[in-house]
Amino acid sequence: MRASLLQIAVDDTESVDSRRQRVASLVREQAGADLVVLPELWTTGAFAYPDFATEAEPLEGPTYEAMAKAASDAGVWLHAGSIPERDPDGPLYNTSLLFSPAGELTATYRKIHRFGFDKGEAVLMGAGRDLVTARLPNATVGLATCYDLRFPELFRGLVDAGADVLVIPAGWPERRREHWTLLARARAVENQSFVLACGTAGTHAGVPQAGHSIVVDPWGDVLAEAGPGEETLTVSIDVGKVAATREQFPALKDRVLGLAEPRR
Ligand SMILES: NC(=O)CCC(=O)C(=O)O
Repeated sequence: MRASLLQIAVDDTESVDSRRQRVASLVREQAGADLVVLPELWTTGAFAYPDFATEAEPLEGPTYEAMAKAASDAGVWLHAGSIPERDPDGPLYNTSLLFSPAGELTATYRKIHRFGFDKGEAVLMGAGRDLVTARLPNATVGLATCYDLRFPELFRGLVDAGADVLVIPAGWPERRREHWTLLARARAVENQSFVLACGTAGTHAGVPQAGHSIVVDPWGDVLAEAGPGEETLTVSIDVGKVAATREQFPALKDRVLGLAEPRR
C-alpha cells in the first residue's frame, strides 16, 4: 500500500478558503497513491480556538465538498484529516472524514479525547464516544486524532476491532515533539500495527507546530519521518507485516484481561 501524508503548513497568514483550495490541489497530485492522509483541523489550525466557531461547518460543508472531489479526481482513499463540525442539534465536534476513491464518505470519527484541560478544545467541542474502523482493500484502518495518542486503551480497542493500520491526524506543537515521536512508536509496538501519524507545520495562534509526521511499522521501526516544514511524506507499507509480526512475536495473545482490583 502506498501512502502519502500531507504535512500541511497552517499559518495565520493564509485564509481558510485559500488553504482549502491549495490542499485540494495537493491531494490531486497524489494520484497513484492508495491512501492520502491530512492533518487535524488544517482549515483553522488545532490551536486557533476562536476560529472553531466561526469556521465550523456542517459535515457536508465546503471541506467535505472539496475533499470528496479531490479524492475522486485523484482516485485515492483520502483521510481528509479533521474539521470543526457543527452538529445542527449539538455542540461542535473535531470530526475526521474518510473518503473512498469514488469520493464517497465512508467513515467519520469524532475525536474522543479533547485537548486543553479546562480551556480550548476541551470546552469548545463535544467529545466523540465511538471507536471507528474502516475496511480498505488491503487494510483495516483505525481512526484516532492527535491527543488521543496519549490514551493507549483507545488503540487497543481499535486493534480488538480488527485495525492493522492506525491513522492519526494531528496538530501537535513543537514544544512536545519528543512525546509525539515516542508515543507514535509506542502505539505501533504495543499494538503490533502500522502507525501513520500526520501533523501540521507552520505557526498558528502563536503555537509553532512540530511537523515530523511519521510512519512506524509494527516492530516500531520508523519507515519515514518528515522534517519541520510543509512536506509530502510518501511511503510503501506491506500490511502483511502486521500478521507476520503478531505471529512471530505473539505478545497480543498474552494479554490478561479482567484483573482483580488492588486490595486496600
Ligand atoms: N490538538 C491536540 O490534540 C494537541 C495535543 C497535544 O498538544 C499534546 O497531547 O501534547
